Amino acid sequence: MQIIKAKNYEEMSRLACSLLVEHVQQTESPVIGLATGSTPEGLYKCLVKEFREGRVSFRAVSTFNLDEYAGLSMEDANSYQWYMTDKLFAHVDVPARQIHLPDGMSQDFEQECLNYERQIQEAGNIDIQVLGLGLNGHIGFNEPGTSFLSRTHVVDLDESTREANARFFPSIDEVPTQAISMGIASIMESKKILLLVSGKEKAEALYQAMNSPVSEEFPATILQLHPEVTVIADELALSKVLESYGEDAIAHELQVK
Ligand SMILES: N[C@@H]1[C@@H](O)[C@H](O)[C@@H](COP(=O)(O)O)O[C@@H]1O
Repeated sequence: MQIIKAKNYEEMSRLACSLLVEHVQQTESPVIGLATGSTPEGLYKCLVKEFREGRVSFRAVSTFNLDEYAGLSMEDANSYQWYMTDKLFAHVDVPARQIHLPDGMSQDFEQECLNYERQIQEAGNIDIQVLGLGLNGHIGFNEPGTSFLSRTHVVDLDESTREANARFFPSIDEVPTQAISMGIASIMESKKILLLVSGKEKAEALYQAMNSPVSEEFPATILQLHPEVTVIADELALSKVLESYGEDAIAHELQVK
């Protein structure tokens, strides 16, 4: 696990952005896994800027998002489809046919999950999967207790996750109770993982992800077993790791462009 310390949220976003841009520039058919939530918003802003200023094209890129709420259509401003269109897809040149999110309005969730897995495999698997970190250690929407063998599946959202995401909805009652999420095994098949973490409130979760025994009770601990994980986190998110291990735990070689 390579850990890169960013000064703040903006630097975390720029570092993640330059890693992805470099990969897209150097790869014939890049396959990128994308996440939602507050954490990657700065990354998407930066990708849009890079595109507008002519430094990168997404024409050859395929994208797969981690998850989608069950029961929200793409016209719903709280769906992840909407989020992605609003934050990234509408502003860059990625072709619509190369964009993939689970369909939260599917009439047959089981089939939808199988199709999603098949599409990822047909694309040759994900080159770089962007991940955020839930306060309870969830990755995608894989809540504590999710099997490490899980593939794309329907999940019941934890109350704590619904509460954490309620800020995006008019009230907590409107936060869906279920979602479709790539499973832990699906995420672990990505060739590289880019975990982004920002803010003091994530410091404990990041510390646990990196140091607690690998356990389904804290899903992000599985990342300790992935051969190519880069964590880009800001100083606040790294505060507990730094307290325990000092600066030696941190890599410095990545420069912001
Ligand atoms: N399904 C998403 C995750 O993919 C995201 O990583 C996580 C953290 O969100 P945030 O970045 O807003 O803290 O919560 C949500 O529930």
